[in-house]
Amino acid sequence: MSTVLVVNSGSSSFKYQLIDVENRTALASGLVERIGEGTGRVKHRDETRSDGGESTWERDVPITDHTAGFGEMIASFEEHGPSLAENRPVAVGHRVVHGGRRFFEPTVITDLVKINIEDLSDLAPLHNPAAVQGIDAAQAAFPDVPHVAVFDTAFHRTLSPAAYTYAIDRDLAAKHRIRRYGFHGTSHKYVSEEAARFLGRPLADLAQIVLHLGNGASVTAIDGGRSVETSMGLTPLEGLVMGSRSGDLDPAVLLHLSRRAGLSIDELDTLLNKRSGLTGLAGASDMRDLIARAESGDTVARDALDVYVHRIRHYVGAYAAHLGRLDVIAFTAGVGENTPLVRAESLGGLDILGIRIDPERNTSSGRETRVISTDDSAVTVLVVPTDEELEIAIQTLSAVS
Ligand SMILES: Nc1ncnc2c1ncn2[C@@H]1O[C@H](COP(=O)(O)OP(=O)(O)O)[C@@H](O)[C@H]1O
Ligand SMILES: CC(=O)OP(=O)(O)O
Ligand SMILES: [Mg+2]
Repeated sequence: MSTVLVVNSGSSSFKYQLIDVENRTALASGLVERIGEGTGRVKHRDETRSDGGESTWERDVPITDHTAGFGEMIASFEEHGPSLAENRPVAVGHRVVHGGRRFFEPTVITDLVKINIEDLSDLAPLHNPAAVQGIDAAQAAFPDVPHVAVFDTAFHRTLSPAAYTYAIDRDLAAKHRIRRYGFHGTSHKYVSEEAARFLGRPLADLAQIVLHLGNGASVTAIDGGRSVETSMGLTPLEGLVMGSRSGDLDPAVLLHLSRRAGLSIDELDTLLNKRSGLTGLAGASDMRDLIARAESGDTVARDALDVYVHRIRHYVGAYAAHLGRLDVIAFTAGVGENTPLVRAESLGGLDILGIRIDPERNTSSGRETRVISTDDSAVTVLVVPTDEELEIAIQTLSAVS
């Protein structure tokens, strides 16, 4: 059995999954959060139990850093199973958000690779430093197996210069590596392949738009399995309205805020990354809260939703034009998979593009891939649950075997 441990590190948390790659199943999953805060929390789930017994555990313990967090994860395996000795991972796969111009392939992590990932931190300040912390801690906990980095940017290597170039001074851009890179690639790749598999059609034949709507959100136009346009840019800040990130805005807004409101660079960074998006508009980043508020008549929440879906429609129209034809639109990630209202409002009234949502199908829920368009819709609209961890595990194994 080829078992891979997958780690997705955030600044104060990490998620993990132990995956049996041959059978494409998770053996265990969990989350270590609030690292470095007063009380941390560990959630662990044994996915192998079929006896109906208890399979999920949670406990609160102080967790000083990622290394301590890995200790807690291993303790959870020892206490609750499945056994790491019996299901020894042959490799550890790490999600790394920014691979810059250097990393496109799943890459075995050496000291030099780690330095390069760290060096890209200014381009993904919320993500890359956390990945390095997670890698250090995981290498200490699993010193005898290879560790592999799988990059969010990798899938977007196929963008054309026309798509990835910003219209600024060429020399300055080249010197500072300024171009559009694109993110969430592991998810966009997985979902577009799953859509083709579900429809029983060759990936090479399909023109798709994948909407990854999670905390971070991005949309990608995929032609025959290749990313040809994507909404995130140099950093994961451009594009759609997100939980706490602004997405697109006129760059002059920053100049104006600097000159008129006296905001520093760091203040602007915090504003755009942490205090914008749904948080900035309505004081909450969680889509469930926002929808509950909108449904109970809160106009601030309702207006924020309007901005959110307006931006999605904008990209769907633009990407249909880039592709020149459109077979599939796939919704994925926390919001995309679970929010009929966002799906209906994003794609409602788009007969002009051959898109017709079936209201009944759109309300269905579950972890299965499903169709939510009508039978006479020219474009098939799908909900496809993403599985970044499985995709990372597959790519990790490919890098070490
Ligand atoms: N059942 C649900 N209904 C509506 N929204 C949901 C549901 N589950 C998750 N979400 C939303 O998904 C978002 C988080 O998406 P997720 O893909 O888990 O994010 P990430 O992996 O980027 O942290 C949150 O806005 C959350 O409210
Ligand atoms: C790249 C990115 O935005 O990732 P996440 O959605 O996990 O924040
Ligand atoms: Mg995510």
